Parts: sequence; structure tokens; C-alpha cells
Amino acid sequence: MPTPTLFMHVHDPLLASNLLSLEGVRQFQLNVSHQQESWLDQLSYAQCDVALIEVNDSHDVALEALINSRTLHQTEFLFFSKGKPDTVLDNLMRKGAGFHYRAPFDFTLVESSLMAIFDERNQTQAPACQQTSYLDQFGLLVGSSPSMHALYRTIRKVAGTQANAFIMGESGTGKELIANTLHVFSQRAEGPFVAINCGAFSSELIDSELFGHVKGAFTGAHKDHKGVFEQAEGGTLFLDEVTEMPYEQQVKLLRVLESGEYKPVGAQSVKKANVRILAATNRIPDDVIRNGTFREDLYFRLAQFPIIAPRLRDRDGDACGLAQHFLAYQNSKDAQHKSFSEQSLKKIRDYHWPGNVRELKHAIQRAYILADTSIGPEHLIIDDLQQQKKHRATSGIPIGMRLEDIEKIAILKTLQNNHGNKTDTALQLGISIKTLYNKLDKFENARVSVA
Ligand SMILES: Nc1ncnc2c1ncn2[C@@H]1O[C@H](COP(=O)(O)OP(=O)(O)OP(=O)(O)O)[C@@H](O)[C@H]1O
Repeated sequence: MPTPTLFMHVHDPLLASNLLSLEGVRQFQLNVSHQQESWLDQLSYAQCDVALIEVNDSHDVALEALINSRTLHQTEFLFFSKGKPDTVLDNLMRKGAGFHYRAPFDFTLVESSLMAIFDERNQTQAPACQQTSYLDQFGLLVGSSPSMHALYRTIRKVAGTQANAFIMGESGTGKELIANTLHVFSQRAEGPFVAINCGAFSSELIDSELFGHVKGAFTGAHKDHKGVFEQAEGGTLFLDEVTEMPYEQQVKLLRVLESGEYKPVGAQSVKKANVRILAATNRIPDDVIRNGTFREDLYFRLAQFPIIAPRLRDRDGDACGLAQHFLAYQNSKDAQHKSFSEQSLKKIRDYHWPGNVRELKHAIQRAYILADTSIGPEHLIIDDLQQQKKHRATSGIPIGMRLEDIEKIAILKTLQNNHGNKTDTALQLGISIKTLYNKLDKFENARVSVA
């Protein structure tokens, strides 16, 4: 069996010498890039198993061309950059290029990634595909904590299979990003990724959303409608908030999972589904199974691979890292140079982030707007729910106010406070997302009929 090959295109002498001293590099048969030809042409010709590419700030035509090149899917890439936001690199990551290490580099991580790739190639000589290991950014996910590394390894293993995965975790932990990353690293990456929030539809509508309908199936069905199973054909279907799905549809979903067949509303014949199902919830499955709102048999069908999205407070060091990541992107977008003060980084580090990455992202977006150049702790407005609860309990509600009006105010204010995020709003109000949608529809209809 030939020794796996490694291509290296690195200009910085220090980075080059650090990489060349790694056992992980030396075990490969080495090809070093030369100046006469574009590195992508050299790599396409050599067809190496791994490529170590240094990305610097100057425009790199080869990097752009890589997006549409077959080499992207044949070689496992490790990019090294100074960390300046780079849209070409982001597109490559989205397409499953592999690893992106940002300076200062942790060569222990580089070493373990290379060791894992070498072992894999050496054992199977499989054609290169979108599999990776530890990194600062993996697919669409950013984070360097041990719990994220464990997650990357799980995704990497599960992505290559056809198994259904069930992603569990608190709101804002990145469950949809995990699902999307599983898709981009799977063999279905060229197919569509379709996401649906199962709690957002009434039981009448969800049949048609899932399975589609034919013209004339019911009043208002003026033409054929493709359901998400058909839209996701050949790709991945992500069922978000699956535990909120009406019970009747859970039975139907189970049938599709078992037989691979479904029938659009009003259709005479069945269709065959070719989709991979990923599902998610921010509830504890055991609770919803025990209280009878979610079918246990469906859970086991969906959870061939259960995946836990780590809470931000369990991701050592990631809160500050992500804060800096979001700030760098915002700075780059607006050509600004804002930075965090030491005290604001301490505040980020010490806070427990119950709303996870979403809450952190919003806090950074607000702080960025408020601060001129240095972001201080006063710019980090944190929505501490405990504080809010205390405030709510003590703030007076006018005597005699209609219950219906109190409910409406509570819903609209919470929604506004969550920047329109309905999942968080429903969670805070202690109602299901479906109930929230029903109430919002009611308000909307009332507004229309008044107008
Ligand atoms: N690891 C991460 N790296 C970068 N961004 C992240 C990460 N995790 C979450 N985010 C960002 O946080 C926000 C929430 O992510 P996402 O919608 O995937 O969470 P979720 O767990 O599906 O939330 P919910 O349960 O409320 O639907 C998004 O803006 C997403 O881009």
C-alpha cells in the first residue's frame, strides 16, 4: 500500500519549520509547493491525500478556484491563517474543505489531526472526502473547547453514515448549525438541506408542509405543493423542535421512517423518500416521552445517533473566543477596529450564558453598536433572566386589566426582547412554540379584521 501523501504550500519560514518538525507531517510522503506553478495546479496533478495551505491577506486566485475544483473533495485541507475574516475561506469551510487553524496555532491539535488522517488513509486508502478532525472551526461550527472537539469527532463519524441523528441541547447551542455541518460533511452534501420547525404549524397544515398536497386536495389548494420530504430529495431534512409535532403527524412520520413511503394530501399514489433525517429538540426527550406528548418509538427511530450540543457554559474558553470571532467579523464587515477591554472579557468569561451562543452573539452585536472603539463591560447588556423574573414579579399590573390583554402584552414584549426569536420566547413564557404561533395568528387576524 503506497504511503499517504501530503502537499505543503507555506511561505512563512517559522510556520513551515514548525510543521516540518511534526511527526504527523513526516510520516507522509511530502510534496512541497514551488513558485513556478499555481499551488492548485500542482496539487490537482499530484492528487495528495492532505494539503497544508497557508492563507495570507493577499488575493489568492488558487484559493478561489478551489471552490469549484474536484480537488476540494479529493484532498483533506488544513488551512492556516492569521484569523482575518475571509469569505472565500468561509465558503470553502461550508463546502466541507476540512480544518481552518487561526494563529496562534496549537501544533498539538494539528499533529493529532494529521495522525488521525494518516491512520485513516493508511488503513483504507479511501478516496479523499470531507472528513476532518479537531480544529478551531469545523464546518459551520466555531469553538476550540474539549467538548466541541468531542462534538466534531462525533459529527465526523456520523456524517459518513446514513443514520438518522437526534440533536439535543438548550436553545441557542447551535443545533441547526450542527445539523447543517453533518449535511456538508455527508455524501449528500451536493443535495439540498431543508429545515422545518415542526412546532410552527397547526395539525391541519403540517401534513401538507411535510408531505405536500395536490391541487384541489382542500379549499385553497390551488396548485400542487411540494412538501419538505420532496424538497429535500437526495439531501437532508432537518426536523427542528420535533417534540412539538402534533401526535397524529408523529404516527405518520414514523410510518415514513419505517417504509420510506409517503402520500401527499389528496394524492392517489405514494412517493418514495430518499432523504436523511436529522431532528432536534431543546426539551429532555425522557420528559416529553413520559408526559405522553412524544412517541417513544419515534424517538428511537430518529435517535439512531443521539448528539448532545454542549452548553456554552460547559465550553471552556469558548465564550471569549466566540465573542472575539463575532467581533472580528463585524469589524471586517464595517472596516472598523473595535476591541474588548480586559474587564469586558472578564464579564464574558464569568457570565453563565443561559441563552448560549445566540445570547452571546446578540450581546456582542449590541455592544458593537454601543461602543466607539473599546468595548467595556457597560456595553455588554446581558439579559439576565433571573433578574427579569424578579423584576416581573414585583412590577405592578394595573388592577382590572383584561387577562387577554395581559397575555398579549407579555407575548409581544417577550418576543421583542428576544429579537423575534419564537423558540426562546415560547421557552421563557412556558408555552409550546405551536401555542405561540396560534396566539400570534390570533393577534394578526384580530388586527386584520379591525383594519
Ligand atoms: N459553535 C458555533 N459557532 C458559531 N456560531 C454559532 C455556534 N453555535 C451557535 N451559533 C450561532 O448561534 C445562533 C443560534 O444557533 P442555532 O439556531 O443553530 O441554535 P439552536 O440550538 O438550533 O437554537 P434553537 O433551539 O433555539 O432553535 C445562530 O446565530 C448561530 O449562527
